[in-house]
Amino acid sequence: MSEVKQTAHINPTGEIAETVLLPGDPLRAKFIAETFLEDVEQFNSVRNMLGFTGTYKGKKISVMGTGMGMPSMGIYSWELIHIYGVKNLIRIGSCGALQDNLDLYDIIIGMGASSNSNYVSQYHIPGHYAPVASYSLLEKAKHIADEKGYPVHVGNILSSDTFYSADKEANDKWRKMGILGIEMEAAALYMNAAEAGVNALCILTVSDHIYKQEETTAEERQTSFTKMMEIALELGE
Ligand SMILES: O=P(O)(O)O[C@H]1O[C@H](CO)[C@@H](O)[C@H]1O
Ligand SMILES: O=c1cc[nH]c(=O)[nH]1
Repeated sequence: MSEVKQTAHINPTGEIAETVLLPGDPLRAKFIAETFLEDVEQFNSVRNMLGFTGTYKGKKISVMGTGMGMPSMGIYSWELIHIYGVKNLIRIGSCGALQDNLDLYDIIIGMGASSNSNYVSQYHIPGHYAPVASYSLLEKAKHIADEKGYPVHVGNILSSDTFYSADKEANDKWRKMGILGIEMEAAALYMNAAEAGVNALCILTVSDHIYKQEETTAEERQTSFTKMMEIALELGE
């Protein structure tokens, strides 16, 4: 490869596609590459934040871990967009469900990403910005899910700065506002994408239910959320 720019976090040893799937867990990225992609090349290993490019049904697509939390998502999505020209960024994550009509392994599409984070303050918006998904990606994802017969819940999610919160009433308040589930990165992704004028979407699988006290194992979070992965893979250009 000629003149490939390196950053502090991504040293590409291969091509990065215009559409990138972004699980928080780099081992979930490896699982997707090994399970679903053909002609796979690993393009990143800096900090073990594994990134791969291959083809899915003949279309080029990449998948790369982002780590946990908004600062980490902020770094990787910014570099993918501004340094490597990525146009479609699709987070595929796990989440804790807040609503009674949700169960383990249900799929949620984050139409909006509410947040308790201060990430938005960097933009000096004169008001309260509502981070939202790209409508074109959202519509396409819903259509793909319907065609596959995979039920999805579409709505508002919470991107939280904390996994273990000292505020024991916070979940009740977000639940009352209809928030479907809690994760930790989508709002930063939606904001970075909006500022850059590119497309972003967050698809989640329920890994635990905060009110039903049910949860999946670490291994299940790495390898068993395949319906969400299939929907995201179909979004390749
Ligand atoms: O499964 P991932 O994509 O990492 O997503 C969720 O899981 C992590 C917390 O366990 C956070 O990153 C949260 O957003
Ligand atoms: O961020 C997350 C992810 C999974 N489950 C949670 O409760 N929170």
